Amino acid sequence: MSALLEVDKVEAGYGAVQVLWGCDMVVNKGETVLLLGVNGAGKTTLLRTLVGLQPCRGGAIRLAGEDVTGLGPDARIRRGMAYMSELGVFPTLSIAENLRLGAYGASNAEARRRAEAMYQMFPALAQKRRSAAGSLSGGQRKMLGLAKALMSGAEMIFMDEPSSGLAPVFVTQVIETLKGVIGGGTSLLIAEQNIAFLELADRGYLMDHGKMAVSGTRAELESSDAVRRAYFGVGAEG
Ligand SMILES: Nc1ncnc2c1ncn2[C@@H]1O[C@H](COP(=O)(O)OP(=O)(O)OP(=O)(O)O)[C@@H](O)[C@H]1O
Repeated sequence: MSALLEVDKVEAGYGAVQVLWGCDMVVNKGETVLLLGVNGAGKTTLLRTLVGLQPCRGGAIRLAGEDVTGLGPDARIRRGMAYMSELGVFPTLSIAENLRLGAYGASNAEARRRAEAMYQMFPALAQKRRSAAGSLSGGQRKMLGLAKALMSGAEMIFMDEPSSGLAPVFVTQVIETLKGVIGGGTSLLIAEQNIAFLELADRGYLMDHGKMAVSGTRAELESSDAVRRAYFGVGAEG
C-alpha cells in the first residue's frame, strides 16, 4: 500500500498553549483510518492543522509525497483534500445547491454527473433534492455533508465527529452510509469519540493529551488496554 497522507512530528497550538506534541500518522491510498480520543484530546486541532486551517508549528505534512506544510487550505483542497465539518452544510440552500457547491471547479455537466452518483448512493437525499438542507434530520444532514465532500472528487477526506449531536439511531445510519463509501478508492480519516466507528476502520490511532498513545490495526485497537481504559474504564484486569 502506498501512503497518501504522511504526518510527521506535527506540532500545533493556540497562542501560548501547545496542543499537538509531535503527532505521527499515515493514511494509505483507499484506506479508512479512525482517530479516536476523548473530549479535548486534540482531534479537531489535528484535522484543522492537516487541512491548513490551523498553523503547523513544527513537523511536516505530505500529500502524495508532496510537502504541503506551508500551503494554505485552498491549495491543499486543489491538491485533493476535503474537510467535512458540522458547519459544512448551508441550511437555507437546497440539497441540490449544497451538492453543486461541493463540486467547485467542476463544469456544470460534471457536477450533474457527480450529483446523480450521490443520489444513487444516498436515496434519502434524492427524494428531497429541492428541499432546504435545514429540513433534513440530523443523520440526513451528516449524509449531505459527506456527499458534499465526495462531490469535490477529493482523494483524502477528513471527517470531524460525524456522530456529534446525533441520537444513537442516526449514528447507526451514518455508519451504514459510510460503509457504502468505503472501498470506492477515497481515503478517509475520521475523528471520533464514539468507538462504534472502529468497525469501519482498517487502522486507527488513539490520541491522548495531544499525542498518539496507540496506533494499530482495528483488531489491535480493539484489544488495546489503553483503548479499553479510555473508553470503558477498564484495563487488562477488567
Ligand atoms: N480556539 C482555541 N483556543 C484555545 N484552546 C483551544 C482552542 N480550540 C481548542 N482548544 C484546546 O485544545 C485542546 C484540544 O481541543 P480539540 O478540540 O482539538 O480536541 P478534540 O479531541 O477534538 O475534542 P472535542 O471532541 O471536544 O472536539 C483542548 O484542551 C481545547 O481546550
